[in-house]
Amino acid sequence: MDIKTLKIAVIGVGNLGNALVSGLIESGVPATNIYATRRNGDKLEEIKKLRVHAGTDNRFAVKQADVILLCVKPFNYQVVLDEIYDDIDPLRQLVVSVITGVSIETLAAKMPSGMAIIRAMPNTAADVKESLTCICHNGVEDYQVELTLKIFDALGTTIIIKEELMNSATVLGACGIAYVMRFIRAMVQGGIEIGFDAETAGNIVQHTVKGAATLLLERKTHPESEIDKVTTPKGCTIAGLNEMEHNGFSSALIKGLKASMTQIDH
Ligand SMILES: NC(=O)C1=CN([C@@H]2O[C@H](COP(=O)(O)OP(=O)(O)OC[C@H]3O[C@@H](n4cnc5c(N)ncnc54)[C@H](O)[C@@H]3O)[C@@H](O)[C@H]2O)C=CC1
Ligand SMILES: O=C(O)[C@@H]1CCC=N1
Repeated sequence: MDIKTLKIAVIGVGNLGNALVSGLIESGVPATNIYATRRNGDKLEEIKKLRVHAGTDNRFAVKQADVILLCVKPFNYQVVLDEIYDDIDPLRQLVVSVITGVSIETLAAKMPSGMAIIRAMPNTAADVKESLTCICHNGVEDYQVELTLKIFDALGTTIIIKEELMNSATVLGACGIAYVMRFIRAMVQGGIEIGFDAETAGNIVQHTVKGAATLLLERKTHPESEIDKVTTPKGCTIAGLNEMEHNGFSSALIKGLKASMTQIDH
């Protein structure tokens, strides 16, 4: 099935839902095929600019849809699933949940028997079609997996993982956007201290980060081998890197990832 003919309900168009919707439209999904909801109708102005069907009526949105994307916070999903229970149809619909930390089994217990449920963990780079999305499924039809892959391939890159790794995928891939942003922000602050205005520093850092990631993606090399190419003996790069490590750079990142994991797993 072509995703351009799919009717998609996006339940909970907040930060991530908005990014998914705008990425889908950028990928050629007609805005009129998207039914977006959020709880507060006053905050629908931004999404309405994309010309999707936008409202607060989850039941209406779900009834129109082939695929239901659940994009609410973990503490809101129960209310939503209770509300749409009578409107979801296991015979013709697929539910895709991006909700952090809520298992397929837990979701299934709140839905009609036989409902096909897939979990996806994208990130906000879906907005610019550069999301890395981890997907897991259990006992759904192949065509439903293919369809989900098509949706998220349109928003970047997808990989299929085991459900037991979904929380780890959340930390590394979804929270990861925030960690990288903080890294970029810190680089810019350093760049200003060594002489650049903020805009120029930002430009240099953004392209440097993109270049570093592209090197690894295209050359399939190890980060340390790329570092070796930059570190002149007795040079400035190794002096800076070692000073960062003395201050706990890698350790701080690893500890941060583990703290994020603990927060999901608790
Ligand atoms: N923001 C991110 O980078 C990522 C978020 N996620 C997950 O995606 C989900 C959404 O996250 P965000 O977009 O950041 O949250 P958000 O708070 O920005 O968006 C959630 C939206 O759900 C709406 N909502 C709440 N109750 C509702 C109801 N009863 N009916 C309809 N809409 C309702 C809210 O109005 C809000 O617009 C969460 O489960 C989060 O863990 C997953 C990956 C990345
Ligand atoms: O911080 C959070 O709870 C969500 C999960 C992934 C990104 N943001």
